[in-house]
Amino acid sequence: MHLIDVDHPLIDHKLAVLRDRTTNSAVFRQLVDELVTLLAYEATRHVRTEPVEIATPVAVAQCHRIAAPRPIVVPILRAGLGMLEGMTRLLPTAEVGFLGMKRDERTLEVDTYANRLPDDLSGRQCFIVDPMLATGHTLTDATNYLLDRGARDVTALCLLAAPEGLTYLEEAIGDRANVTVVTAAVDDHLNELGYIVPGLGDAGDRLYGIVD
Ligand SMILES: O=P(O)(O)OC[C@H]1O[C@H](OP(=O)(O)OP(=O)(O)O)[C@H](O)[C@@H]1O
Ligand SMILES: O=c1cc[nH]c(=O)[nH]1
Ligand SMILES: [Mg+2]
Repeated sequence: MHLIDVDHPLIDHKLAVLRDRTTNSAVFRQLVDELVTLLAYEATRHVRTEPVEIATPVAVAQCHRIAAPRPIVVPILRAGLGMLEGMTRLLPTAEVGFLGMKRDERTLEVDTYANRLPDDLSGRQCFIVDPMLATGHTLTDATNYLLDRGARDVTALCLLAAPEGLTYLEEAIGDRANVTVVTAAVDDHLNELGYIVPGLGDAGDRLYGIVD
């Protein structure tokens, strides 16, 4: 597993406002959207391209464009939806698949309640978007889901990651695939409830309001 902890003063600033408990949902959503754009710039650095000749008004230019098969972006519902638009703005030709996953807040195990993904992901570059990597159970299950469908190149974009979750993911995936985590920050630890410390609280609740 490869970890990219993106270091940029704009990310630091936006993350500071995002973490603030007094930041309301509207501002929170806006900041998530802006942060994913900054992370996506790093996360797509190795997106596959192919050469193409483009006729400019002056001459023919040797250019590159994103190669087929097109990448796929997979938001993990619910909170990952807050990162989808920022990601597809940078990768407008990407396909979008969906995974609905909810962790049981008592056992911290994951329930997958929805999936809408192509059956065959071989040869596809996959970009999972989910703001929080806490115990790592959700991201590990999501990654396994894609690997089971033939994907071998998976990049996860997270706003915050916990060291415990990164270790769990690395041990669970091993060398079965090329998995990269791109994050805005690696926080200190998980508390006894499985929340990232200092974190930002429950990302889904802060984006969309509290749903039981
Ligand atoms: O690393 P883990 O310990 O598995 O936790 C991380 C997961 O928790 C949050 O989702 P949640 O289960 O709260 O669902 P939600 O997006 O509907 O709020 C978050 O968006 C991740 O998907
Ligand atoms: O801190 C955490 C951990 C899991 N999910 C969240 O939304 N926040
Ligand atoms: Mg939640």
